[in-house]
Amino acid sequence: MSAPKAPRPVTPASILAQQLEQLLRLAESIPGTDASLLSGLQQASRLAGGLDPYLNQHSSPASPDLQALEKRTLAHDWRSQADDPGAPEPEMLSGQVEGQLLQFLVHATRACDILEIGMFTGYSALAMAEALPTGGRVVTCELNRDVAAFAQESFATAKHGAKIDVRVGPAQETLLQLAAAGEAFDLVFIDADKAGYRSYLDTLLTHDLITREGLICVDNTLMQGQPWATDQPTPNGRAIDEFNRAVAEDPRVEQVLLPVRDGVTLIRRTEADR
Ligand SMILES: C[S@@+](CC[C@H](N)C(=O)[O-])C[C@H]1O[C@@H](n2cnc3c(N)ncnc32)[C@H](O)[C@@H]1O
Repeated sequence: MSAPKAPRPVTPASILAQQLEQLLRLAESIPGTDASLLSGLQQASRLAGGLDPYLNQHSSPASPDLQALEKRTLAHDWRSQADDPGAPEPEMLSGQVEGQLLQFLVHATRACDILEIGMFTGYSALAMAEALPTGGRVVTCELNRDVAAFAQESFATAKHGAKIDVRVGPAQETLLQLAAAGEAFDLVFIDADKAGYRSYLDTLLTHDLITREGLICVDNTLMQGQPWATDQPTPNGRAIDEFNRAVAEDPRVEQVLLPVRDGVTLIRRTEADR
């Protein structure tokens, strides 16, 4: 059996870096390529390719538990499920910089009750749990039973794993169950199926699953640059473009789209909607 594939670039910056690197190699292979074109491509490739390493080096390191969870996720062979739609792949894991951002958001909002929609192997859930005070909790939704079991093995040995409550099943059903139980959350991280984003946001707002002052954080809102850089977006690219437009036109909320990793949108209710 061959070794698992190396992670592929999945953010606008890393895709740009890869494309510039390929263009540079091509230009270098053509005899007589203009020296100023080569040096311009070298500089552009260095600028794009150095960004993510620089961000990693100058952000606080992840905890030993998070580093172990990431290592375990990358070492696992996910190919047995590769034919399933929405199959798990290591590139789903958010990682150090986004994990730090989430931890800052937990601290800044003084959140105690957090909801996550889309857990995968639990990196972002554990990152947020680590930033919670004693008594705080992360309720996290995951559709894939195997992935949920994998995450729970990591939580069982992690210092803050006991703060995490995993709900296996379609997130929309879990949201309605939580609403029926009168639950409300200070911070919500949406990172599941992209086609579901619009209904997740709507359910959070209409069922008051997000508190009046609560913060909603949505991942992959740049979707590899597809909303603006391709004429043939994938279904995920189309779903994110539609989601971003819907959020921008929704009078109930205000938002900012940050170019962190594959795009992170922060959303809160407008003053009038609180
Ligand atoms: C991008 S991954 C989450 C990554 C994770 N937040 C992290 O930072 O490591 C998306 C996850 O959402 C799950 N998912 C997809 N559709 C779902 C649904 N309808 N309900 C719940 N989870 C879903 C997938 O199985 C996958 O594990």
